[in-house]
Amino acid sequence: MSPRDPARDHHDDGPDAYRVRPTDYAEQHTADQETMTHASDPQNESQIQDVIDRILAADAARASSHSTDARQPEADQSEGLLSGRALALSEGGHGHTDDDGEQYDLAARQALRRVGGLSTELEDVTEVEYRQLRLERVVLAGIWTEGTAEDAENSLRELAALAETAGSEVLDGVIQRRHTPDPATFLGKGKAEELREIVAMTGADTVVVDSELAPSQRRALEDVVRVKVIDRTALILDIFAQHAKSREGKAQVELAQLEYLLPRLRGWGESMSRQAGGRAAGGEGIGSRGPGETKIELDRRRIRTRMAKLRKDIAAMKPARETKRANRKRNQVPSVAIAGYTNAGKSSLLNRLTHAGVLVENALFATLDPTVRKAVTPDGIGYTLSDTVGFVRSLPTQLVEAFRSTLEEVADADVILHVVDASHPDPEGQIAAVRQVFTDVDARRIPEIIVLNKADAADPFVIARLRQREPRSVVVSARTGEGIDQLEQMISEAIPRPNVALDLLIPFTHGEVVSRLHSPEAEIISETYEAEGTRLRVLVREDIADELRPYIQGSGPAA
Ligand SMILES: Nc1nc2c(ncn2[C@@H]2O[C@H](COP(=O)(O)OP(=O)(O)OP(=O)(O)O)[C@@H](O)[C@H]2O)c(=O)[nH]1
Ligand SMILES: [Mg+2]
Repeated sequence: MSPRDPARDHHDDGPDAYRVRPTDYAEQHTADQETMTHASDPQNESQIQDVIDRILAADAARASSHSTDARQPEADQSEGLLSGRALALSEGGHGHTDDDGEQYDLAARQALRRVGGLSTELEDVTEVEYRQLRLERVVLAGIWTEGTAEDAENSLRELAALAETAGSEVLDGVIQRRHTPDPATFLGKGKAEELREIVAMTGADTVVVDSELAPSQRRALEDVVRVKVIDRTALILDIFAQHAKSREGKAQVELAQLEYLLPRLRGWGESMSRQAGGRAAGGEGIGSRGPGETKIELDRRRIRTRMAKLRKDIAAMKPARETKRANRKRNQVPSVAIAGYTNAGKSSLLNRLTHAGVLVENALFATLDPTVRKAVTPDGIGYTLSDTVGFVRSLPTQLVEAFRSTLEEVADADVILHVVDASHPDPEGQIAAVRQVFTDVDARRIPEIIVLNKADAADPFVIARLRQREPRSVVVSARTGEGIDQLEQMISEAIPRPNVALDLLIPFTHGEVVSRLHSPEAEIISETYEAEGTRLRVLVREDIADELRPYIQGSGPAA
């Protein structure tokens, strides 16, 4: 979690309670930067583990003590959706239908979802929907549909780290065991009501759900828990929005946010028209119908216009980066991309390999703008090394799309260093998630070196297991420097090498040519001084070979 942990209070108010002392976000943020502690540091891990343990213990306790209660988790689990829906129908619960709560006080609902902001400037749409997610007191909710209890815990733990990265305070969390999410309220009805109690008890103002919610699910769940509900996608988009620094990055994130928002706006529009129908007799609906729909149409059109503009802007910003990339290609400087799950240590590794001072932070998505640095192999061959945006499980598709141009950096590389945090509880899951993104951006065919990082903190047993699964791997610690030599050696073997052998005689008056060859662009095999000039046997790339034609004594392919 974060450095404010020491200040944290634990009150054991009951099995569900996990309280933290409210802290100032600004203070926390500076502290984050100063101390660079992390969600993965053992103390924080153990605190998150505490929460998880409590959640699971509470679940178990509830299960055994209320075994006749129809709302208990097993009922949802064994009878699945049907029982959930039937229950809802029999009780006539509003929150559990596919209707979206128009039955409730409209003003309250609008306040809850803050849709009021939609009527003003378009910028406000993103402001309202995303920027205000910060500094909130959240309760997490996830469902455990497949895999082990540990997978479910890891997922919730990651959600907690994401929420903290977004500046929220995590108060509690619940996991429900179900075959599939409830189509109406995501969690089963009983669990959703328990969640409302937890929300009330902890004084949370937001629930964050560990999946992507359908617009109707979000509304229905909001109606039950009575506070704002955010899904994992919105949370990740929010983090990206907070972290993007370059103009291009900002534009990409805004585009992704609008893409996410558009169908949700439509959902709201539908609810408005249904509402008007339902309340027409009361007179209330009639007045709200026309303006409501018109405003939505207007907002939708504005959003589309804005999206078109963003796409155009992004397209216009692309050439600069592409020119740079084209230059590197023309000069045939090999390119190595560092990719991997967020917080795996990619920036730390870049710093290790190039002595660059790239921001390393114990936060998810510390890096959003790709950095490209020059690096040299131990035997003096130059290559470029680029740091990239971290990946995350179920990276919102809107983001993959928006960041496609950035991720192309990866797709264009000669070699990918796939950095893995070997000290993470589920490194295999992270590897799979990252490879999914490689597939999405068409980078799967590029030679990949698995870099098992954080060897200083990882379990040797896990490392052995990973090494076995991933033969082309190397164990390193960006922190201690362990294994870096070996990694450099592997990079050196993996990158395309200069392959044209030349025998050159360079007049002493052309000293600049000699010095150019004494650079990472060429590999010098021998150098002697003769009466007419410097005699050099070198290996260079084709483009340079052309320029050196005047000095050639004899040439041929490398041995
Ligand atoms: N113990 C240990 N910690 C490491 C090592 N390498 C990096 N870290 C820590 O892991 C955290 C994340 O490191 P970064 O280099 O920012 O990770 P990243 O992959 O660039 O992260 P994002 O840019 O956020 O996706 C920091 O707190 C680092 O200090 C390592 O070898 N051992
Ligand atoms: Mg980074």
